[in-house]
Amino acid sequence: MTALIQVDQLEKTFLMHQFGEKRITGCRGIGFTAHKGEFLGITGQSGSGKSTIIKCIYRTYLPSSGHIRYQSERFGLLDLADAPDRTMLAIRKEEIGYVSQFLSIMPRMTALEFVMEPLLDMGKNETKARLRARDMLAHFNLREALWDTYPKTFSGGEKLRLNLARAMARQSRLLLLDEPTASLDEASKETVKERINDLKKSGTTMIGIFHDLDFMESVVDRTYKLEHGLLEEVM
Ligand SMILES: Nc1ncnc2c1ncn2[C@@H]1O[C@H](COP(=O)(O)OP(=O)(O)OP(=O)(O)O)[C@@H](O)[C@H]1O
Repeated sequence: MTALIQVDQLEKTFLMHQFGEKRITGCRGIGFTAHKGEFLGITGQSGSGKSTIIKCIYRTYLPSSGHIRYQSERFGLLDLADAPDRTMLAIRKEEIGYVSQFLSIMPRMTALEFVMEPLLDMGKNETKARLRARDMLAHFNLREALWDTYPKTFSGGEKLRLNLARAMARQSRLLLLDEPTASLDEASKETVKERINDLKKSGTTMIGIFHDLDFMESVVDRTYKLEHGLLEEVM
């Protein structure tokens, strides 16, 4: 199998300037490989560094040391730990998707426009992007009355389902999921599972963080546990 992403000795230390240069370890010594079409699940105690790993891959955080070797379609083999910002922006638009538990959204953008945006970015025309976005909003059971409103006032679960619809509307090469079922009911979890299975079939590699172990076990191929700062594969 081809490795799509290989993480090696990844470390992130936060330097707290406002607290006398205090250093907080986000994660350290992290290593794993994900192959094309594989889904890796990461579990572990709260505060153990799971989100930090995902955010280093997406480059929300700049890693302090280590490597994140990623086989890009457009750029070839890249180290995401030190790729130029411009390359990272292109990679985020074209290849790597990210779903967080929290919605960060442009003001004055409707739910429909929010889901259409990445589709337009990847070159779909307006009509196709709109149709696809409507399909995804319906798939994630977002009430049609909400589609043309601003998501600021959506409930927690609606915001998460909107995030999922946006990230899962296009076929990313790599999809990062930070607690994708955190505030969802059982029916909504089923719709997430269906879309995960579609993406798997079409070759998307996924890395997901979960507290919901039953859901995780129903979708992932391999599981890692982050404990006492060490990431170990659970056999
Ligand atoms: N931007 C930041 N600045 C300073 N410290 C941070 C920052 N982000 C994370 N940390 C710290 O890094 C550690 C790991 O945080 P992280 O969010 O990765 O944990 P987690 O395992 O995802 O937790 P949870 O399961 O509660 O979401 C924590 O101690 C946290 O306080």
